[in-house]
Amino acid sequence: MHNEIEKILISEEEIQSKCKELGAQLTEEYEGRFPLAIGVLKGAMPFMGDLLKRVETHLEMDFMDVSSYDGGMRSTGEVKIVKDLDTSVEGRDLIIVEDIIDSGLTLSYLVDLFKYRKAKSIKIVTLLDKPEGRTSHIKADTVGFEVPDEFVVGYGLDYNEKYRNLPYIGILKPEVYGG
Ligand SMILES: O=P(O)(O)OC[C@H]1O[C@H](OP(=O)(O)OP(=O)(O)O)[C@H](O)[C@@H]1O
Ligand SMILES: Nc1nc2[nH]cnc2c(=O)[nH]1
Repeated sequence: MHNEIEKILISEEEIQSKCKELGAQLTEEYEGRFPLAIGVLKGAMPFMGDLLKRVETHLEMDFMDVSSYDGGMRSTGEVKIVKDLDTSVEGRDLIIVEDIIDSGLTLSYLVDLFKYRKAKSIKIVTLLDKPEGRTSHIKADTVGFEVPDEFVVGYGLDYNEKYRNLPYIGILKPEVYGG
């Protein structure tokens, strides 16, 4: 699988050290508040695990499965809820954990939904931000790394459901997706 990767953009070590840094920030900010951390599946799964291990205050976790890319490289423009939360967000301090903000469509949909459901506060933490991809007005409160306007895979991010289990973020060789 690794020989299908053209270039590593962010190494495993860089990701782990960022999780430690961001986990310490969340510990300080949410001490004594019992926030609800919401992982946006499937992509955020590795980041959610590594980040929240580094948070040293009580928190609750839940997951929402939403999809808009259908495994491909372009947003369909439509965000589908595949699995909703089990927990009510009303009156809660939310930490949305994402792997990437690209067009911003997924997060603007989720933020509107959680506001409508009367969350007390909403913080967006994303491992990756691709500002050049943005088509909707959404800004993360905390960003791990900025990435260029290229399709990235690894550490939760897929192409046709593959590569999510890579421990780093990289770019595929063009021949893998017929480019
Ligand atoms: O800012 P956007 O353009 O909306 O893109 C970001 C979203 O795209 C990916 O999810 P995807 O829909 O591919 O589902 P997945 O996480 O299950 O792969 C990623 O995990 C984000 O949730
Ligand atoms: N795998 C992957 N999924 C995405 N969803 C939005 N942007 C991207 C990207 O660059 N890579």
